[in-house]
Amino acid sequence: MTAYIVRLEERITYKEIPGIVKRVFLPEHLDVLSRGRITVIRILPEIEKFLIRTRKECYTQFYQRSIQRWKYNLPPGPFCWPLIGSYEVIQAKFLHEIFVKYAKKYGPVFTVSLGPYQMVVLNDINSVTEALVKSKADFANRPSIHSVHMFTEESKDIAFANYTPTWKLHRKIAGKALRQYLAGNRLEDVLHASMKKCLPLMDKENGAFNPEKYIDLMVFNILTAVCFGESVELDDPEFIKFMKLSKEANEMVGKGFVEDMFPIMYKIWTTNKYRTVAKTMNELISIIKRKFEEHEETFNIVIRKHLRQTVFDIFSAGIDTSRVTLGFAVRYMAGLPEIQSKVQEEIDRVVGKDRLPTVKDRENLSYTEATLHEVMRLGTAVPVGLPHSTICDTRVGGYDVPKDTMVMINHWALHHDPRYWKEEEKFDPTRYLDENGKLGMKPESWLPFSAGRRVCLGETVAKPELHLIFATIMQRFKITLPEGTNPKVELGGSGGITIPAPYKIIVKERNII
Ligand code: HEM
Repeated sequence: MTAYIVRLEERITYKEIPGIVKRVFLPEHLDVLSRGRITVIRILPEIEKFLIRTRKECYTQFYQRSIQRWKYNLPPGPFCWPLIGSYEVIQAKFLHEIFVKYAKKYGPVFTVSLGPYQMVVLNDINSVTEALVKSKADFANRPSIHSVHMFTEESKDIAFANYTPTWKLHRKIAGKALRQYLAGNRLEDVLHASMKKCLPLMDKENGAFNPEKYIDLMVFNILTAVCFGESVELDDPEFIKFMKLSKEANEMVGKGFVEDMFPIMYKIWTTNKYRTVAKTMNELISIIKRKFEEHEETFNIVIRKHLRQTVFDIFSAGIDTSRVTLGFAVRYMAGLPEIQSKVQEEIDRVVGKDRLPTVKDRENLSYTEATLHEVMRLGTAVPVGLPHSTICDTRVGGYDVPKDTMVMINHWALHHDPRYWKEEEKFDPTRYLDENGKLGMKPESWLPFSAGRRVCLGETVAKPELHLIFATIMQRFKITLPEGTNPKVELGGSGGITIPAPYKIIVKERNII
């Protein structure tokens, strides 16, 4: 089975080969031959092998799935092609949306495939609690995905490594380090220093602007302080480069790589998308590596790669989620003047106008905290969380889930489940308050940080960090939308992280501090 592309022209060079062919094949995989006026681009034998193997893989997967369906009582789900999976899932801009559609048809626990990955998706709090909490560690592994393995230096990180004794120790040490960091006033000091630099710059903006770069800096400075005890300025070239690369990588990673559907491609050829992301990830890791080497003497406890990846985890998992949540917070407040005023009234009453909010104020700023909870619900930053994988044959929602099945948690579905949220699309901070206006029990179906063995490691940092930044911005500025802007918040981004669609705000100083 030899694949040929024939052109009725003179002999051509690699440069002249049509873009579509080059996007898929590297020069070394193409044999350009000339036969008089006919140029033949012959794909080399490795590719032929790949095509044959793909066909075999298709049959194997078809039989394996048939046997699984016969052996186990798997959750129902839509029709999925072998190797390709559900075409609708591949096409979907947001996975959480198509998952909600399937949940309506097949129930809160369903099976769907994306490429070769057959996954079980959990869409309500009962199934999520059963899997993540009641089933102990059954769902605590991570699926083995080749690209993730490469980008995490062979799974030396926390977020994507399997649930092993080494991982448990790694997570314990990192968790302890974060808790120790938070024990003093350091978070507050770093944040206040960073806010004092950012707020006057925001104030100087003329007219409508996008506050993204200021939010990025506030969040970045907290994490550089946690990891390296230092902070940077808005024009720091490394900060600018890191944020640019990180956003590019997020945007491109989207729903993953075709190479992960056909891992043999890694041996034969890789797509442009994969090569570009690999380059971006290498650049990101080298920034961390350089910073890490500068501070190496302070990090001599565990293996180097583990530490480097821990720092990378903190930056990648911590920055995007926090900056996106704060972006949503600012965008929601700009479109909801009444709620903004209530937040400001509370801050003025509890903190006053002569000092910046502190971590201690948080317990007395219930409405402000409830507003952030509502931002995290409606603008769920990580709508389908991180993929889990089963350690053993197990069960959820009355169905079997075989060992090594990928399991996704649809946090978005939990946060919009009409059985738990009255008028689920309405922004209403009072959902979280008791009759005395104090923060009550956490609503059952509110789970932005997930739960169980793989619960977000940074929850203890994220909560006070988001609170301090949000309260400080609200204390200082009245935020509005430029005239004519629709107050409704639209979703942007793709793949794993949702962001508010591009927006601009106008800030007006509230004449305090
Ligand atoms: C608004 C802020 C944040 C949100 C909404 C959030 C959400 C999440 C979610 C949904 C997961 C997946 C949990 C699972 O697998 O079930 C996760 C994992 C994780 N997060 Fe966060 N996160 C936030 C901030 C942070 C911060 C600030 C850090 C670091 C300081 C961080 C570090 C991590 C790590 C290391 C993991 C992997 C945990 C593991 O696999 O055991 N996150 N986060």
